[in-house]
Amino acid sequence: MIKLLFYLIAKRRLLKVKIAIVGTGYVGLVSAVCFAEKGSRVICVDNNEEKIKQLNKGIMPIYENDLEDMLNKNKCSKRLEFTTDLEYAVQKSDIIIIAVGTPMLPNGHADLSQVESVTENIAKFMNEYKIIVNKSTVPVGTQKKVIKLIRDNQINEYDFDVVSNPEFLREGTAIYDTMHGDRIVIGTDNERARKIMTKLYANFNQSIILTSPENAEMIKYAANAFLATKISFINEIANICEIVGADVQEIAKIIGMDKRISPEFLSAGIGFGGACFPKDTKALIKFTEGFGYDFKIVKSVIEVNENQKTKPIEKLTNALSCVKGRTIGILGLAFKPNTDDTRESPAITIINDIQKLGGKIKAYDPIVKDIDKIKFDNIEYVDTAYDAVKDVDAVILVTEWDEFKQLDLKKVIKLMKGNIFIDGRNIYKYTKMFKLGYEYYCIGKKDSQYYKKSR
Ligand SMILES: NC(=O)c1ccc[n+]([C@@H]2O[C@H](COP(=O)([O-])OP(=O)(O)OC[C@H]3O[C@@H](n4cnc5c(N)ncnc54)[C@H](O)[C@@H]3O)[C@@H](O)[C@H]2O)c1
Ligand SMILES: O=c1ccn([C@@H]2O[C@H](COP(=O)(O)OP(=O)(O)O[C@H]3O[C@H](CO)[C@@H](O)[C@H](O)[C@H]3O)[C@@H](O)[C@H]2O)c(=O)[nH]1
Repeated sequence: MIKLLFYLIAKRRLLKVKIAIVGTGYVGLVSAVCFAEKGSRVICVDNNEEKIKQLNKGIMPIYENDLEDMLNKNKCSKRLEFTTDLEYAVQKSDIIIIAVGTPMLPNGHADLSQVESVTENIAKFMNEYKIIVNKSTVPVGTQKKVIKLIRDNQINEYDFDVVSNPEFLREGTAIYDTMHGDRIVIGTDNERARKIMTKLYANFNQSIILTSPENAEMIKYAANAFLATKISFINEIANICEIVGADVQEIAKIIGMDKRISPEFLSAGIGFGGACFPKDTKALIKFTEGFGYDFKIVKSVIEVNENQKTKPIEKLTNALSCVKGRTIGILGLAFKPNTDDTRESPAITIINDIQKLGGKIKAYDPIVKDIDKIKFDNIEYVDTAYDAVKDVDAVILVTEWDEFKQLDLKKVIKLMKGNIFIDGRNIYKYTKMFKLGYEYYCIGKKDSQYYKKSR
């Protein structure tokens, strides 16, 4: 009974911690909704007025399963608030979480200007002790820079702490990842901040790892670089499999049975894309170069990935000999299924290369309605997968959406003008496709190319 009473008092105190989240991108929105779901009151701030207007109307600017419903549920219970007014958010909150973008600069470094500008303003608006939490992915040493920036920009000298709290969610499974993550990393050397942060995350029921700010910042880059390395490694194995007639899916499955390797992140394909791996691997190289360190493995990971994105075009030009004047159907534009994000999607490289070769594009994605209006003005976007394959000379499958796994492949080949099908994600089987009359190409497995050569 007494235990329960203590628990309820602790929970009440915890729910009283008011949070502001600056930046309503993927990370900001998912974190906000999950904190609200766990009972906290969250004020979300963005300097993009249009986004805030939409969010206030209950419209989610990104596609992520369940996110819009959870947003509206928590908005109704007044746990979520959206504003462009940073001063109001800072002054009403105990913890301010920075979740703005850290995109790649043309020279490969992480662009910290959004983090810096937000920090300067938070400093100006402080009215009492605050904890500033950095969730954006930043190079080691940024926590110290943030401390200095706050000191330099404070109008009155209020006490504060800066915590590094990297985010590990994946797009497409972001809510699940936040609610059931493998670990929550809290980087701080300060006891007061450590206690408050531990309380903040107490009811997420996950392992809370307390470490130094430098470790926390490095953990994020090391995790992403390691996962990217696994993907490039299996893609190289796939390339060798194509030469020797082995099957990369079988190999990945069996090496993954070794717990030290694990089956995760061993799906060969057309390279990694997205908002994180491409920029974070480059930022890690650039950041370590600053210390005179040559990060050879990660450099190769990027090189292998760039090469992998060209595989579908290599297969297309081998099969078609001339792409000029031909129409290619593209299935999938998002960098992975269950998201509308096209940042660094392999689809961009593929479409670009086809257009350079004089080919025409018909494209369909279940969620993305256009990829980049400015760069690609000559794409016919269609409403169904069947429209995308109608009268085309070849099809390239870019994103492994479930919808594509359920396509009527007999109907597809009947609708097509040609019979070339390039499966960039290995979702079909050669034997079935061959029987249906396709010239079928995939990644790291025996396909039409292998049988043509061995004939
Ligand atoms: N996207 C992911 O899956 C993911 C996962 C883990 C970590 N991260 C990291 O988290 C950070 C955020 O990523 P994201 O994809 O959510 O970013 P994003 O670029 O999609 O969104 C950033 C948001 O910050 C807002 N913003 C920029 N400057 C601002 C300012 N001065 N005041 C208020 N708002 C401002 C922008 O308008 C935008 O809405 C990045 O560092 C990223 O590397 C991203
Ligand atoms: O076996 C695999 C797994 C992934 N991918 C590709 O790798 C990219 C990234 O996929 P994934 O990691 O699932 O998505 P992200 O949302 O980019 O998530 C990564 O990047 C986030 C931002 O830093 C981190 O928080 C996550 O932990 C990390 O997985 C995509 O293009 C996938 O198609 C493969 O090619 N093969």
